[in-house]
Amino acid sequence: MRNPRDFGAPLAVGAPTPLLEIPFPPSRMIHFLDASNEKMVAKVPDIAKKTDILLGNLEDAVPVDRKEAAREGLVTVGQTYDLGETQLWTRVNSLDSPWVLDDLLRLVGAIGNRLDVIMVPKVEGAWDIHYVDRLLAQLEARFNVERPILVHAILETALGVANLEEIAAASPRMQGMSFGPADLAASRRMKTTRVGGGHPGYVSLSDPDGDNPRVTAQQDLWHYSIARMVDACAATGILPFYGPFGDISDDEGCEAQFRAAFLLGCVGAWSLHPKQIAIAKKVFSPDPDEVRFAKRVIEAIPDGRGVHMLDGKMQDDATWKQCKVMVSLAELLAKKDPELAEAYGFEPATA
Ligand SMILES: CC(C)(COP(=O)(O)OP(=O)(O)OC[C@H]1O[C@@H](n2cnc3c(N)ncnc32)[C@H](O)[C@@H]1OP(=O)(O)O)[C@@H](O)C(=O)NCCC(=O)NCCSC(=O)C[C@](C)(O)C(=O)O
Ligand SMILES: [Mg+2]
Repeated sequence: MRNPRDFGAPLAVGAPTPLLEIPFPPSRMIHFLDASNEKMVAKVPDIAKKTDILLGNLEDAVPVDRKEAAREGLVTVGQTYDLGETQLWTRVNSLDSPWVLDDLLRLVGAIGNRLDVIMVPKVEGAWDIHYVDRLLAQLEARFNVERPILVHAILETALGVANLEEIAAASPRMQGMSFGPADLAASRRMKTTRVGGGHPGYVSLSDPDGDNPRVTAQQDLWHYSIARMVDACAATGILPFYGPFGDISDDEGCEAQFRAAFLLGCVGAWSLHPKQIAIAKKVFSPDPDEVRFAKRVIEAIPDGRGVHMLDGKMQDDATWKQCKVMVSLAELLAKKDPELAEAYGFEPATA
């Protein structure tokens, strides 16, 4: 076990000091693109205005013969585009692949001061994070990176889910986690060929009732794993994200999956296609009616103590904290988005 007093010390001489508090800028959607695809890169200036996070994907979905082009395309995006306040992330290849070492060397060397977060796929245990942690510290020192590049783990194997608490606590560099339903389904031998979402076969069935038809209700295949991820992240002060929804044609299904994750505590989800950015924005920005109600509770209980009634509902110290979660998120998003500020009823000065 590492000495907890060393947690705030750099892992290499000359590397920047680790952050002990993880930054939480607007993070409703991580928009994926393959920077070897010229059509996608051409959309970067427009997409950067709409998404909270732009991610250059180097791993799965990028063909083997375009791995280097995707890496170099991301370097060009990082060096030439002004993304404003939009964060720039990458997903590097998996740690057992022939590409990951060059991914890290090239990206930290070329755009280390532009990259906010490196997403590491198929993380299975704390050992994977320790490897990346030390290597990044060495590279940061070599290439004069001024602030630590944070690390985001994707949970997409049964072992990764089994070890998720240790992964979350493995390093001060840990920024958050995402959920990878496709690889995870394969790793667990789940019998679904979908990328996230429900399955018509995973249902509960009402009891026999004479000749009346029995009612079924589809259940959420992913509830257990997402809830565990949310707990591990909240317990260590890092951020949980739902991952991808692969049926690009099913906007309603995407919205329902994102909303289940939002309600459970996730801060955002992935967007694979430009149209999923708007879905994530809608879902991961709290509902204006809920925000207005939460503001009323906070105004009614200025010190956050004791018991009160509002619209027939009991309010106390704990509900006050629930309302603070809602209003704090709304305030954060309203600073970026004047339309949301207006919908939430914040003064323009806050926006
Ligand atoms: C799904 C696809 C093939 C449909 O692509 P399409 O070309 O068929 O779609 P379209 O509707 O015809 O596209 C319209 C326009 O938008 C562009 N476009 C389309 N997508 C994007 C994008 N993301 N960013 C920027 N531009 C995009 C596209 O190039 C086109 O441009 P045009 O009008 O100039 O012709 C395409 O959207 C795509 O490749 N998306 C990214 C896929 C990806 O990154 N997959 C990996 C993440 S999921 C994963 O890895 C799993 C996980 C976690 O590991 C695990 O569960 O295990
Ligand atoms: Mg995967």
